[in-house]
Amino acid sequence: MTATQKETMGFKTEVKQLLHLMIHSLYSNKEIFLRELVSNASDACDKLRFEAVSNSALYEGDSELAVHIDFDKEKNTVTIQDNGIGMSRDDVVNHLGTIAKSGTSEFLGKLSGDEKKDSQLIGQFGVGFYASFIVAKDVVVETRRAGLAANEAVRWQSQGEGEFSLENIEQAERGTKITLHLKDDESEFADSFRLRNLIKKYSDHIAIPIFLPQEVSSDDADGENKQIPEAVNDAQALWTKPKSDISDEDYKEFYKHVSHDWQEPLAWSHNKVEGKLDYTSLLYIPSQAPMDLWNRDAARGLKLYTQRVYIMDEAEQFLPLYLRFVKGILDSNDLSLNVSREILQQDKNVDSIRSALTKRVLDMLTKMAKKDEEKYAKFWAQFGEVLKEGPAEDFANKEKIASLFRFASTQGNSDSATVSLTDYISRMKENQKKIYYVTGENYNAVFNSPHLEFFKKNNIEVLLLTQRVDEWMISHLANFEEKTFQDITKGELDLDELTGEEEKAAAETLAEDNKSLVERIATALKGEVSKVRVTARLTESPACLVVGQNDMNDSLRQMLAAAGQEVPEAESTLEVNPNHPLIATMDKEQDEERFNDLAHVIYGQAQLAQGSQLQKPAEYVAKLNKLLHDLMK
Ligand SMILES: Nc1ncnc2c1ncn2[C@@H]1O[C@H](COP(=O)(O)OP(=O)(O)OP(=O)(O)O)[C@@H](O)[C@H]1O
Repeated sequence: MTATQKETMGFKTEVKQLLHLMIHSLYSNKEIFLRELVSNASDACDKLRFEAVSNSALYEGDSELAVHIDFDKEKNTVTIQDNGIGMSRDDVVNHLGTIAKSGTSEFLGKLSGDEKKDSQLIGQFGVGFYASFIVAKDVVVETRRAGLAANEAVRWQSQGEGEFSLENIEQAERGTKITLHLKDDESEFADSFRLRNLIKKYSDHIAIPIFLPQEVSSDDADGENKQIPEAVNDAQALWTKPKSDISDEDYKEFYKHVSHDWQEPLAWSHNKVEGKLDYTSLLYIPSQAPMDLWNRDAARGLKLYTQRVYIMDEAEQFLPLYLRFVKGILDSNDLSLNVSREILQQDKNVDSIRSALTKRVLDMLTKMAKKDEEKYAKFWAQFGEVLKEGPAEDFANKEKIASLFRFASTQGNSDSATVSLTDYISRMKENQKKIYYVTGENYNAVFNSPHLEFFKKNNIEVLLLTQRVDEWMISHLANFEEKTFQDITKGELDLDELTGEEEKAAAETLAEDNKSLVERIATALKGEVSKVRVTARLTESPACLVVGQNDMNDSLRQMLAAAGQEVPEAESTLEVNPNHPLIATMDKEQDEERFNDLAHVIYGQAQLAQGSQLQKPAEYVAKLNKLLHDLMK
């Protein structure tokens, strides 16, 4: 087949699925097709300007970059034309027949079939060019990549139903022209007034002019009714304008353009820095986590400009990994126009900008947390877990990052994470020196942990940590405002700190009085626990397990074991509560075999109560049944 012949190709399966879904679920939002196409046209012009820095021949004598929108009421069409970089035949096949986004199949798997919910998800996913098919029954793309010959242009055409055709055409002008043959009931868009309003509404921030034909009345000039293209937007890069000239709506639309997110951002920060470094940044916090937030290879980073020339997307050097959710642009006057990713990695200015932007984001979040708790709670629910990577990655800012953390605690009555470390410290008891916490699989398991009994009784707040990253985060954080963290399932309770002299003395007496009982239990459980002692922790339960101060706690051990890792032995201590009737009467048991069974059952219960797997479940059941049977005799 020669290259000029028409060829028909099929969309990749996921495109078909997505197109079908999008057309149905985004129908109520159909006007956004124009924003998506103008956004692509503007990106194409940015890319051309960048490539032309090292090869000005690409301009082919035309460096006035612009988007032209036109319409034909009779034919019921709208066209969007740009003189940007254009596409080669391969580009067209690769970009307009597939979706090269990571996470597409996970995304499709998450769809519920409920249109309202799905449209939210699709909005997050960003469907760009394919949005054309919401209003068009037939879409024609004619394009020529800058630098290629006129006869290497391509026409792509599709009705959005699984196939597209492709043929080579002659096209003198470089760039891309998209013709939408509107569906019969979408003719409202082939209208000057409607299009003008849409451009003002969604694309005013675009930095190149967007032209639209304006009707000229018949008595004008040479007496004919003509249409003269007129720029509808003010065509100035948004971030170069004074803040006072930018409305919230402008900021929000610009966010959608740079982030490809369809939802509104939660917050933004726009700053011009002059002096040793000279740059402008506009950073956004999205309102929803992207699907690929946990994919380490997912695209992240800022859109980089130098002196207003677009350089690259996803410049990841300017923010740490734990702030990978931040979107936006950086326009630097210090970096050279032919800067590459490799150069960025070595540039000292980049490090300084990175520190400044990191601080900027942390300040933005701190301000949000102070001023608008509800908004901050939304942020925390979406991105809190990522922010918890901060203390390990960014030691210098660890205190500042930690002040942004929110946890559930015994003070609250729900699993919502609302307690900050500063709140916690403000509520600490007079002599309390440490920040107490417990970790576990979920809120219910930790909130009902027997280890909390002492703390609940004495009204000492304990943070309830249930995210996998918590244990690791605390190990890097180590302290906050000079208070160390203490896992309540580790080591002996520090009664000096937590209770008065009287209670401490009572605990010592209790331990002394039960010395022989403790020794009997220790003998019965020899080889199973390292130590047995009288507890200060429990008020209601008969027993609990405690690990050594420097050992891994049980939830971490379980997590590592589940991941197939080798878990080092921990010192495990069984703490018994002689005030519990079961323990109190146990010592009266003369039958050593029965005492032994009782000790094992109590040990098993302590494992179960903390959410652990029993080490010997069959033995536990047999012993318990034997005791129950004795009881029934
Ligand atoms: N007007 C255009 N000129 C040149 N290339 C274009 C044009 N429109 C689209 N493309 C190419 O097609 C690709 C796919 O476009 P599409 O709008 O589907 O996705 P996107 O812009 O990458 O992201 P999003 O879907 O979030 O908008 C673009 O990345 C670009 O390479």
